[in-house]
Amino acid sequence: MTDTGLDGAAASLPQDAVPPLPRLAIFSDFDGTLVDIAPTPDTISVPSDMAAMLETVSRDLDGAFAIISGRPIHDLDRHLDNVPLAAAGSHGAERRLADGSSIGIPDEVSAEAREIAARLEQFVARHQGLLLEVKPAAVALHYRQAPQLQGESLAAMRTVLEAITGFSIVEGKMVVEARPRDVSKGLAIAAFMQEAPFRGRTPVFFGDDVTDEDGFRAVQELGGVGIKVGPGETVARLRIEDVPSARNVIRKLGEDAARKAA
Ligand SMILES: O=P(O)(O)OC[C@H]1O[C@H](O[C@H]2O[C@H](CO)[C@@H](O)[C@H](O)[C@H]2O)[C@H](O)[C@@H](O)[C@@H]1O
Repeated sequence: MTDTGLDGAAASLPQDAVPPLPRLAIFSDFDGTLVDIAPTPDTISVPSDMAAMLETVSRDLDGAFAIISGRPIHDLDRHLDNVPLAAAGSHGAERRLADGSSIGIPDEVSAEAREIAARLEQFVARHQGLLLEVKPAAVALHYRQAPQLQGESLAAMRTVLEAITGFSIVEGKMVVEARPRDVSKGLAIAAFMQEAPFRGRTPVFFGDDVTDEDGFRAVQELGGVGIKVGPGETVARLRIEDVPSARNVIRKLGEDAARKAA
């Protein structure tokens, strides 16, 4: 892992100069962070032991681990053997808390998401390669199979959101998304940090995409660290090379926490 400003500085510190680590709360993005990017949302390859690994990390941190994703929680569950990890889905519009209780999505927000999707259907049908992903509180217009349609996809989404003003546009990896104006990954992390067992811990957030920048800012404002996975501009203080390295560091941070608690 490298500091995004001072490459290699941390590696030169003698072991005994490093103060003991604080108790951590770990947050992780999903696509591009825990799993590699794939051609379509459904063709990701999830390692068979990943759900069990994340469950162990959560247990090692006394529950202070959460996934913060653009995907809906039910979709995360589908890919993670239905292990009920704490999670924020649909960019933070829905949350499952560490005690298993849920904060759901208001009916009117879901209705607006469906309306956005309906208004985009004809545009998508006219352009080969586009994929519309309709989520309970967000709509993703994927152009990974037709990158030349980025500009037109953005324009189409902008036109639709002139009529549906409760949503705003966020751009991600080969995708234009509509998400409710009052949600972000940063707000979701800040909400978790006010609750047990996250409260009082130092937050760390792993992410790879533009939508994760809010999350990096949130943890760093709370005295924690953002860790950017892969290349690209970021406000995160640390950078890690790739998805396998991110998974490995998350697993090791869990093991360290368990060792310290023993
Ligand atoms: O916040 P995340 O967990 O990173 O989710 C962001 C979006 O991820 C998914 O789309 C992205 O990953 C797909 C699979 O690798 C890829 O095909 C697509 O091009 C990416 O944009 C997901 O489908 C979206 O719903 C998430 O918002």
